[in-house]
Amino acid sequence: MKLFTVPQIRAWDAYTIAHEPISSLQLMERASTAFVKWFCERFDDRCTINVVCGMGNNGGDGLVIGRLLLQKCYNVHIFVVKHSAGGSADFEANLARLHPMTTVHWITESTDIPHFAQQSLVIDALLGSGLSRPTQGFLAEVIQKINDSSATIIAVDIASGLLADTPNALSDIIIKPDYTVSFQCPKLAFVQPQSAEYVGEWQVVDIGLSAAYAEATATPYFFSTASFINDFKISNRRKKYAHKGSFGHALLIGGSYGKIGAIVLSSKACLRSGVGLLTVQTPRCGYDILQTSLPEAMALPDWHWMVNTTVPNIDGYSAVGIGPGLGKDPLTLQLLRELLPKLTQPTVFDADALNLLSEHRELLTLLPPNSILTPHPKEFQRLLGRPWQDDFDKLSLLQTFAQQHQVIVCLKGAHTAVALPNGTLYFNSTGNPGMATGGSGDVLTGIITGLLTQGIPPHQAAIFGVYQHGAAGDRAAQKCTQPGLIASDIINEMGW
Ligand SMILES: NC(=O)C1=CN([C@@H]2O[C@H](COP(=O)(O)OP(=O)(O)OC[C@H]3O[C@@H](n4cnc5c(N)ncnc54)[C@H](O)[C@@H]3O)[C@@H](O)[C@H]2O)[C@@H](O)CC1
Ligand SMILES: [K+]
Repeated sequence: MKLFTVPQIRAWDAYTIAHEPISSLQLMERASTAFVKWFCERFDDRCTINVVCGMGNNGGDGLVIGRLLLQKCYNVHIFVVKHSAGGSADFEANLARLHPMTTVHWITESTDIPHFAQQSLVIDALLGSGLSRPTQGFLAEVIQKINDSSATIIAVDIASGLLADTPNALSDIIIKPDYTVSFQCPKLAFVQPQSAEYVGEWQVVDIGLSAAYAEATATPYFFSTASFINDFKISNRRKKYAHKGSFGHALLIGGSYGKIGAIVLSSKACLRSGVGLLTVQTPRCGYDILQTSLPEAMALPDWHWMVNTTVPNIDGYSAVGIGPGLGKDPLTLQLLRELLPKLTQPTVFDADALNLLSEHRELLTLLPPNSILTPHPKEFQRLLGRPWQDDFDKLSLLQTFAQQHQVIVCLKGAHTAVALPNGTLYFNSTGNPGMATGGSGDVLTGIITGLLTQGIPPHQAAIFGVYQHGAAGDRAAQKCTQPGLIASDIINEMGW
């Protein structure tokens, strides 16, 4: 799914109205109907609902939502904050439609702001994607009062006060919703850690905007949903006469004294991703551990007891993964230095392989094109050699880094962002906070290396691997709960 900016969404809206038999008023009705459908599936008519509207089209949505819920016999109170002299045309039209049904409570000064009771629901339709300046005055007071209440808050399209495509100032006063129900496509802010408290649990509802516009309009941002991933047509079917040679031979390099578990986890995940053969190079101290815990893998013990030092002969391997548990010993650095120019197969760099690259930046120029780097934010910051100002700055640095080095970077975290060498960014839709546990990243390295080994092109291996890693984590969390989840559970739930 493509992610669009606010100006693009506005143009999408206008395109749909111009090319399809639908008016903007009908589109508002459709959007609000989709919201109400979502709402009624979760909340029954015993709750008290306060719909708090502004005077733009977001407020117009609020008025329609209020009307539709009244028609369904919900207990609805509608408030309008008078923040401008007149409302948008669709707001005014829907205000007129409401009049016979109920009384609208106008908020024109601070004393009009109601108390939002603990058990009640607040539907936030104050401001949407038309936000053009920070919220101030009694509009900001209303937001503050809603946030201070213990009511359940549901934002229509986007939390009032939240900027969709650019960072907010720290001082901005923004709704902190429990849920956001957004129209047609997620906003960029929804996948940024710094906006988390202004988004809550979010869901996109389809309002039938023109498919032709979405197809024809370019964007560097994508959201990897199940249907998007299915388009890669990565099959789990195996041909009847297939043999282990049909699925490639992976080489994983990692582990050091005290961190052999990391490479074992990677290796297990790599095998479960479907590779034909796997060879694992570890220091000698890892030999027994690996052979015992994973008899399916072949072991290539280093002469060194504690760390990896020997450059393996990489001929014959379909793909390489290096980093989990690797350590940063000077002899390991030497290994990396000698290995890099020899790599002709697709390679994943993770963990200490990335840290070594950060500390010896001249090595970055030796990365083969389309190499896959899987840093967490701290590792990425080390690779950059500088911090970022905010999440949007981080995204642009990520795009630039991938373009500059012609590599694929999977920046791990909630909604892991995969940056391609052409500057496009794919935000992942799967995964959960239970996966914030030691070893999760090692599993990802194993999965992506495994996919590369089977001949999946690097950009697909990265996006698909990240998606499947998260999906396995979601299945694991169902069984073990999020706090109870450990990295091995992700491996146990793998399969696509
Ligand atoms: N695809 C679409 O674009 C659709 C949009 N719809 C709704 O329309 C919304 C966008 O509507 P609008 O463009 O009218 O924008 P808003 O409803 O966000 O409001 C914009 C109005 O508020 C004023 N304003 C902006 N920031 C303010 C602030 N900080 N304090 C006080 N006033 C402020 C503006 O000057 C403008 O008059 C969407 O979020 C969505 O809810 C839906 O009705 C249907 C489809
Ligand atoms: K809103």
